[in-house]
Amino acid sequence: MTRSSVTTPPPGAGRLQAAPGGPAPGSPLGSHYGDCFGCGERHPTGLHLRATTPDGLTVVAEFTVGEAHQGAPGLAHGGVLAAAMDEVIGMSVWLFQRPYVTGRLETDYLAPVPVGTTLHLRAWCTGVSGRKAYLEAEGRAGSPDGPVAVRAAALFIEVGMEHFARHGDAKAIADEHHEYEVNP
Ligand SMILES: CCCCC/C=C\C/C=C\C/C=C\C/C=C\CCCC(=O)SCCNC(=O)CCNC(=O)[C@H](O)C(C)(C)COP(=O)(O)OP(=O)(O)OC[C@H]1O[C@@H](n2cnc3c(N)ncnc32)[C@H](O)[C@@H]1OP(=O)(O)O
Repeated sequence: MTRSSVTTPPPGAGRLQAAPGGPAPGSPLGSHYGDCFGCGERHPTGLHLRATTPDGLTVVAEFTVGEAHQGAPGLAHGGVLAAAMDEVIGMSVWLFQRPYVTGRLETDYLAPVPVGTTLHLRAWCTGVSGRKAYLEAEGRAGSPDGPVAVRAAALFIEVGMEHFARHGDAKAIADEHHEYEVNP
């Protein structure tokens, strides 16, 4: 992965530990919001990512490139592939049961991805320092050990739940996340 200093953990960065009460190893991870472009089941043309955590620390997911995801005819749009990486990385940092948002996302495109391809995605955390979490992901074409078509590195920043209420639709969040007081 060609990653910048912004997405490289600084010396002394810690490792996030599996959060108490977080998803158990082997668990499927549900959608965090039904209208989410990445994972929402209500989104008509979204990515419909379906994910599990094999170990409570990393996420694996699948995304099949559809007609709605094209850039060049018959090929996935690069921005859509970046969205898939953002989503699987976001799911992996959510394993730690604290809200984060993407600050920076860097993407390497290694091979074109034709419509109909299932990308096998994997994301993991490389370090944490204060509010900053450093993460990476890869997408392999056709099978979990297929050729790597996309790689990404990201800096995510921890925010409070009020971030989503202040800037977004507090009622929609509350309707789907009864476990949180989003506007304390
Ligand atoms: C979406 C969920 C809604 C519902 C929520 C409910 C539950 C959540 C549940 C599950 C979630 C599960 C899965 C989610 C899956 C996918 C989601 C994908 C994630 C996204 O798609 S999310 C959308 C795109 N994302 C944004 O919409 C962010 C816009 N942005 C901001 O909201 C602010 O910009 C913010 C908050 C990032 C920082 O603002 P701030 O004021 O809090 O803090 P500040 O600026 O001081 O930054 C603190 C330190 O981070 C450094 N820093 C910040 N940004 C940097 C950058 N770009 N490059 C290098 N360094 C950066 C500073 O340099 C400083 O570093 P230092 O401390 O060393 O000085």
